[in-house]
Amino acid sequence: MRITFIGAGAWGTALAVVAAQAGHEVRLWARDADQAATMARERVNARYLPGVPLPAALQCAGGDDTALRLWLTDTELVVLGVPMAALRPWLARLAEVWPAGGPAAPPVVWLCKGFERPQAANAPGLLGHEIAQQVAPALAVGVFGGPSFAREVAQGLPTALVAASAHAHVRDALVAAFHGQVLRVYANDDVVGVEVGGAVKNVLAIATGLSDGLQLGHNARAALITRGLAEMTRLGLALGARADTFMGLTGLGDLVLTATGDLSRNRQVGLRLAQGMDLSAAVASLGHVAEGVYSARTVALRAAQLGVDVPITQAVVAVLDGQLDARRAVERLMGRDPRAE
Ligand SMILES: NC(=O)c1ccc[n+]([C@@H]2O[C@H](COP(=O)([O-])OP(=O)(O)OC[C@H]3O[C@@H](n4cnc5c(N)ncnc54)[C@H](O)[C@@H]3O)[C@@H](O)[C@H]2O)c1
Ligand SMILES: O=P(O)(O)OC[C@H](O)CO
Repeated sequence: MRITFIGAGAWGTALAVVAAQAGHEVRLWARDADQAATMARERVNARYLPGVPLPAALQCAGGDDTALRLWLTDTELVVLGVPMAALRPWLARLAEVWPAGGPAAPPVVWLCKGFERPQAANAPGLLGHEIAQQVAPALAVGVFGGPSFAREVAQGLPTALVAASAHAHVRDALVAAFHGQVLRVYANDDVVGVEVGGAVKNVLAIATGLSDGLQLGHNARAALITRGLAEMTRLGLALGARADTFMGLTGLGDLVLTATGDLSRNRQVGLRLAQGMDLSAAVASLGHVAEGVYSARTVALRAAQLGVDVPITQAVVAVLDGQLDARRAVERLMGRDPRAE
């Protein structure tokens, strides 16, 4: 298959490496010209995925879009490896490349996990599929989710992922591109559930990072994960997801990974805030995007609009906004009125 990756961060690069190793014709486009040139020359993405050799067959380009425009003419799959904040402009751009009624478009999928920050004061922040409905309704789109640290995937460690789309041929394309010795790819048509899981687990990972950073113990961590799963599921059901999706890889699976694994950037934000670092320093010190920081307010807002109770998310928002310190936030959570599980 010919696969074009747009966005050469840790995750896009890791998946591009796996796809190239599997024998696909893979192209990786970085927005930064210097980064692309260095990758092409030194055969490593030193900025975002150091220590992982890029297979000789993996093509790299970037900066201007000359190579990208050429690649898009015959690609069989487009993978957007950009952060949530860049999904809307890229989908809009791809909708111009393949307008309704024009030449057949390949499947377009994204890797980002989050809610978009609201576009206007009263507009709700959207999930990826909601953005696609607005700006690229004619494209056949999907999302590739599940518990997956880029570094482990790039090292060839076993990982299970989920290809989610309303379109069977998009799910099939993801399976054809990535299912193999390193990755096991499951298909799911519950795009809402997959996207809610991916977005909310990032916020909950900040919460467990805060708790672990304060050394509140394993009991507290288990309580946060379990009550967080309930919170994620309530919001997902209100948005139209299926309950069983939250028991799967993109729900419980990704929540457990991100909340407990120190490779998680979102968990690291919580750990660093608990150590007294301020938010901007914590985010800057990562060198990578931590989507939970940007999604937390939107999760709380959309939950409020739907009448869904999300106390852990609200506590995270209060800490991120500097209204509460981490310890007070935990006290507030513990001090809530008793209720049935
Ligand atoms: N890293 C992981 O293990 C992992 C795993 C699963 C999902 N994700 C999700 O994938 C998304 C990307 O994560 P990442 O780890 O690759 O991030 P990263 O911080 O490592 O890299 C982000 C990349 O996006 C590029 N970028 C930013 N804006 C862009 C734009 N407008 N156009 C083109 N490129 C742009 C940056 O230059 C950078 O190369 C996030 O939503 C993340 O939650 C990450
Ligand atoms: O490092 P994080 O916290 O962005 O998490 C990465 C992946 O989403 C884990 O599945």
